[in-house]
Amino acid sequence: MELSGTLEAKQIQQRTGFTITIANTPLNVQHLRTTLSTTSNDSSQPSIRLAELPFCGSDHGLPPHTENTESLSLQQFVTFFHASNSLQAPFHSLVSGIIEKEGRPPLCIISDVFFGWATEVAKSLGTANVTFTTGGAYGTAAYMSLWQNLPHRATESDYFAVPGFPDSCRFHITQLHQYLRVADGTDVWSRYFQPMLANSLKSSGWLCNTAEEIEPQGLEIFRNYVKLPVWTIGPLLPPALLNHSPSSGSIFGQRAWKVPGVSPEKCLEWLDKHPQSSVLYISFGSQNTISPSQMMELAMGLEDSGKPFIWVIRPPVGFDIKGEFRAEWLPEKFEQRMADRNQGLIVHNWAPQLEILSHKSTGVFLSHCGWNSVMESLCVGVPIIAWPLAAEQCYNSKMLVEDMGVAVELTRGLQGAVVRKEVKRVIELVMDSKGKAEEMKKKAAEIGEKIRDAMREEGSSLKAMDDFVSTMLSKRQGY
Ligand SMILES: O=c1ccn([C@@H]2O[C@H](COP(=O)(O)OP(=O)(O)O[C@H]3O[C@H](CO)[C@@H](O)[C@H](O)[C@H]3O)[C@@H](O)[C@H]2O)c(=O)[nH]1
Repeated sequence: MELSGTLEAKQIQQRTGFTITIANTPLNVQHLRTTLSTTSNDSSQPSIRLAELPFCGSDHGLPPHTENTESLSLQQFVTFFHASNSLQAPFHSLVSGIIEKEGRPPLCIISDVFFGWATEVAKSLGTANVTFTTGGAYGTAAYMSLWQNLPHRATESDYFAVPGFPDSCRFHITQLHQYLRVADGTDVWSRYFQPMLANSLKSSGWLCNTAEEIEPQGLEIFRNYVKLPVWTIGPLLPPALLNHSPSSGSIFGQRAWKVPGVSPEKCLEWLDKHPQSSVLYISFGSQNTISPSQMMELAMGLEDSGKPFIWVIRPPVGFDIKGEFRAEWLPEKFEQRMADRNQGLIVHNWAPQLEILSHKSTGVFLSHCGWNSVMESLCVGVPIIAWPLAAEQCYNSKMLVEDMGVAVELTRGLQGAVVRKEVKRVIELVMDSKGKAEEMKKKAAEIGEKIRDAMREEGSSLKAMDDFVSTMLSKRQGY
């Protein structure tokens, strides 16, 4: 088997005993090696192998040593995506080498949706290819349909129908990323996304990082759209979080923490000083950030609300994403004032998110609605203030607000209006202990329960994993 992530590799390996090869570029392999050694039990590790695919970012106009989007601006993402197509040839050689050594093709190639070309490799080498989406069903379906059905001519006042979605479920132009609003099939973004998605639709099926119970409607739409078998094997969350219960306390100390400069203990001590469900946690994930003026209004609204918060701050748009933290992004002496009042803890760049979310003092998550953040938050019953920024985040947010009732949207994107008064109003609405807030918390806890049920032995997601494996085994007879 070939695939790109460690959690899914571990899941499959533990249930089947198969040998799994994870193919990635050299720096990512180095990182995966560390992750595997901290998450694997020793006996399973040798069955998960790592293989390097050569990649030289500077050959494609990217900064040297670029192998992921970590230090790239949004404008550079598309260059990186196009550059990733160059992995097709080395991947083909890698799989050919495995075939030569083993005397038969791998059972299956699992590839991220961003590597649509893996379908061609699989076909030419006589094996099956299954596409893996790290997102949820609803968000992935919307993302695919919107990129495949261009152009979008809606105006600011319009709600419009999206092919594959029921007519009652209309989208608004502000839910489209700025690149999607102007895409017409000839621009640099569509020239990457359209063939990539078309290829993924030629694979043998999809693995989706969600569970049947948590988004039944989204899955119905997704299945109708892709017209291929879909196995819901998620959400793939670390066991420490899946085993967490409110009475078992936060997962602080249960996993290795390797980000220099961040102290999980500091966050823990800070959270311990605050009452149950009183803290707002704010993070925009690993790739996104907001604009300087939005950052300023958010800070002022937070201060006005008087609510305790932990805010993971990354340099705003227009500043070096990996650059130094600068006090002038915030109101004068903001960080010091928040510390003196014990109101806010500001963490620069990266925080121990799972530990914070699972702490009893954390009440609400202000999130960009990346799928992992959404699943992590709901797994521990924490409702969400949504501020979607890019990718499929607006569609995740739409589902969280309209179908699940676990979120309130504050604004959308980098162009979205954010004023301090509105920030304060929404924070108070969601952090209040009654009415809407209470209802959202209850619904978030119910979804958390469903997530845990799905990922239990005999739960729907593990059954889906078994079904996927046996389907692949029976398919092998056909090759
Ligand atoms: O300070 C931080 C910030 C993030 N995280 C972790 O990083 C991950 C972030 O993942 P996610 O919430 O999915 O956000 P992105 O990194 O932005 O994810 C990309 O990939 C997701 C899955 O496909 C998509 O849903 C998003 O739109 C896309 O931006 C989560 O596991 C977080 O726990 C931390 O531990 N500490």
